[in-house]
Amino acid sequence: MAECISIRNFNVAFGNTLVLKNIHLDIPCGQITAIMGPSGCGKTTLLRSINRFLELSDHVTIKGEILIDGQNIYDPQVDPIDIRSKVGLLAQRPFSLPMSIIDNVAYGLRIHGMADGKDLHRAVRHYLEMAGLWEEVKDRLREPAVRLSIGQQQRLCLARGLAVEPEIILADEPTSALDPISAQNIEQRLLELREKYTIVLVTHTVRQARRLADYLVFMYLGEMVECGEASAIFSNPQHELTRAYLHGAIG
Ligand SMILES: Nc1ncnc2c1ncn2[C@@H]1O[C@H](COP(=O)(O)OP(=O)(O)OP(=O)(O)O)[C@@H](O)[C@H]1O
Repeated sequence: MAECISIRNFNVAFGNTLVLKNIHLDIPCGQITAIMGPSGCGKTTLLRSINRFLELSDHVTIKGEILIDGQNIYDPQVDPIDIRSKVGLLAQRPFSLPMSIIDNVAYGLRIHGMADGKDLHRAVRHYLEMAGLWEEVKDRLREPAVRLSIGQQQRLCLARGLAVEPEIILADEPTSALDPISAQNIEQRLLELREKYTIVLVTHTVRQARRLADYLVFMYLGEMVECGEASAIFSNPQHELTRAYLHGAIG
């Protein structure tokens, strides 16, 4: 297994409360890794550690290393802005910028120095197609993004994130605010994107993990209990806590 993200002796505390305890984990490249576990076990905290969003929280103490392509992203010389352009985040709820549909996607392209014109328009179309939204918005690109449905806005956020050309996509329960059809649409996009990206998905639903995950991480009370090939864990979990969670006995 070629690991893309290596987490070593990783601890996080909010104030005096330790919420991630000595996490040691390798996340494989070019696959979907699902992080599962009961509410409050630290899934989002772990996810937000991977793009250094976590340090924006108050009273947080972070110890340990996260290596991406062999580089410790917590090295003092590393600029968090660089990490955040390499590691995109798809949040629970879509956050459309208060501008047009086209400008939402062009935003990142312009930051990267692309001038307005045909190339920019072509690139916007490309990322909207990757996010499965182009056909629905191609005739209304200049309309405010907020007029789109929540499901469409989530795909717009995906397109905006892809436009920055990340290597890794973090998805924090990206379908939890969506209707079933929109949720299915996002799941389909993630399955298509894993060809090209490493995807780390936090999910509450075992069924979603079954549909999407190649690799599985099970957490409990801030600890990483079990990780491995999803098919192996689903058919034969090694730890009693994982088994209980998969059977709905804890949750
Ligand atoms: N900014 C914060 N300040 C203080 N405590 C926090 C903060 N963020 C998270 N926590 C605490 O850290 C623990 C882990 O939270 P986290 O959101 O990572 O869990 P989770 O597994 O993602 O939960 P859920 O499935 O409910 O979203 C919880 O006890 C939570 O209350």
